[in-house]
Amino acid sequence: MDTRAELPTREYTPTDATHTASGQCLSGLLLAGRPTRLEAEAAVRTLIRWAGDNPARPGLLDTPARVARAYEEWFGGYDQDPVALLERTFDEIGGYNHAVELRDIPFDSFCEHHMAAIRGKAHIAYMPVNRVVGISKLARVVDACARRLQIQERLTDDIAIAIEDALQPAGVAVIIEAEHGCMTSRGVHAHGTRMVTKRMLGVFETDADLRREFLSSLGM
Ligand SMILES: Nc1nc2c(ncn2[C@@H]2O[C@H](COP(=O)(O)OP(=O)(O)OP(=O)(O)O)[C@@H](O)[C@H]2O)c(=O)[nH]1
Ligand SMILES: [Zn+2]
Repeated sequence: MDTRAELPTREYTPTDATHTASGQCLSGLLLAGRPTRLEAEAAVRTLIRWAGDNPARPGLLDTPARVARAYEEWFGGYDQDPVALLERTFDEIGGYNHAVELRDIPFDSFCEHHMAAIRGKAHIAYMPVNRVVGISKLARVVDACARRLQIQERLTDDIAIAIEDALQPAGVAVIIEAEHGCMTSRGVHAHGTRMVTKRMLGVFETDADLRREFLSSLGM
């Protein structure tokens, strides 16, 4: 059943898509402005015709419904609150007083300029203060922030701010390396080009040695 079809709808305005000070998308507002699934499927048929094909031919008949379902996965991040994913913490960390690092977290995102795939990996470090988070939750935060329309700079910032908001650590570092489909499969066709972005907060911003240690552990 299409539950979205029952949501109250109103006119979408560009300001709906703004981010809060903590970098999180106002997903509640976005939800309220969503079209129905039938409208989304009709839009896919329009794009198929725009591409030059016939949405009524047998091979394409089920495609709009598949694309709508795929969008629910690809853009499922709008339904998730990254900070809430980090709610459960563990405070029995003994005398542990170093950074916690999680490297090579894969993600799939979409650039907000072309809606083309951004595929890459994120590296996260944070300096805990009295409590840590389950490491899978860091990968979930990356996923929730990635499965939206993004630019890589904001994706990097969203992840860092969510960790800072939720854990109040002494510092957070987020590095993302990614390939942008809009630069490889179209446009400048620069295959193999990777964009690297970094966001350093707290001690990772103020302590050059700590920052260097994290970067060199990544071979940077
Ligand atoms: N800074 C930044 N730029 C991005 C990101 N993803 C895509 N872009 C760039 O966004 C720009 C959009 O530029 P436009 O000139 O408006 O679009 P375009 O005519 O399709 O540009 P080309 O891609 O050069 O063909 C392009 O240069 C993209 O490479 C991102 O995550 N961060
Ligand atoms: Zn793009």
